[in-house]
Amino acid sequence: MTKIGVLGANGRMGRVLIDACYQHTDVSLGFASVRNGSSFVGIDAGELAGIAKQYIAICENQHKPSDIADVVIDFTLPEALADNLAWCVKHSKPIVIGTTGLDESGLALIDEAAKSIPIVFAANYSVGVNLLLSLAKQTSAVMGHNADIEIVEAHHRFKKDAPSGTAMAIGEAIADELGRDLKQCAVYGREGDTGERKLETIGFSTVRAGDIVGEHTAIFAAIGERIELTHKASSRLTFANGALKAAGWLKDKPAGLYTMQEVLNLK
Ligand SMILES: NC(=O)C1=CN([C@@H]2O[C@H](COP(=O)(O)OP(=O)(O)OC[C@H]3O[C@@H](n4cnc5c(N)ncnc54)[C@H](OP(=O)(O)O)[C@@H]3O)[C@@H](O)[C@H]2O)C=CC1
Ligand SMILES: O=C(O)C1=N[C@H](C(=O)O)C[C@H](O)C1
Repeated sequence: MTKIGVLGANGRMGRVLIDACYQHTDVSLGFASVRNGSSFVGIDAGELAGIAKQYIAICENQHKPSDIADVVIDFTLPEALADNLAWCVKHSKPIVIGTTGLDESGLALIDEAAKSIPIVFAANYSVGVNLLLSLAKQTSAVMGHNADIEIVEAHHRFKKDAPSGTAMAIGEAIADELGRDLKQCAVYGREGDTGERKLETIGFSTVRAGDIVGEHTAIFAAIGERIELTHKASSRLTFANGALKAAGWLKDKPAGLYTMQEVLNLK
């Protein structure tokens, strides 16, 4: 049994993570915390998640217990990362991180923390997207050098970062396979007199609309044929279930930085 501490419990993912904790027999909810001073402090975690009362009161981040959860799960926003990591390092807690939109300094914080605690960090915890990462690499190896590569992603209107972390991860996987530097070859959206497309570029397009949970397509278009690899998430439970799987896997691992592909044995 793995006891889970959910950070950002009132967020879209936080609520679904609480719900998911009660759908599995190998995990249980240890605590669920929210921002200091939040109006959600003290209410029941189950009621916050829209399920039955669970008799676990939502706690303030600064008062979260250090002796209850085996693994902490963080799907919040980049500005919360430093405090969350510092707490996990201080209390030797493994952490599963799903937050996207991190800049170089956020990624450096994760690298540094992984010297003392085990961390899984992935832009997408669904099984399907992690399989898609492998398929994108395989497709790149066979036809990537002769194809125009475009990545299209669509998400709900509330999403704050773009392109999505998953789109960037797909781009990184493809660029890595083709020996390209994504920072050099990425093109983000197009407008005006762009000139003809350069073969070595990898294009990114973003849609933000309604309640789309998360959709990603990697297009490999040559002259005469094209392959499109598409994943569509229809429920946030798919991310939550993956994160809980990662938590169970991580619990007894040594310090280090791990990927969801490793959790799923896809690498
Ligand atoms: N890796 C994956 O598989 C997935 C990743 N994500 C990523 O997870 C993240 C969260 O997504 P989502 O749940 O939709 O977002 P929400 O905006 O619904 O939730 C964000 C949560 O983070 C909290 N938070 C933000 N800033 C702070 C802070 N400085 N201190 C403490 N708490 C803070 C918010 O609290 P408050 O409400 O008080 O501001 C809220 O509870 C995003 O980066 C998203 O891209 C999402 C789905 C899947
Ligand atoms: O913000 C979201 O919702 C999601 N974010 C992740 C990302 O940026 O890739 C994963 C998923 O697609 C949902």
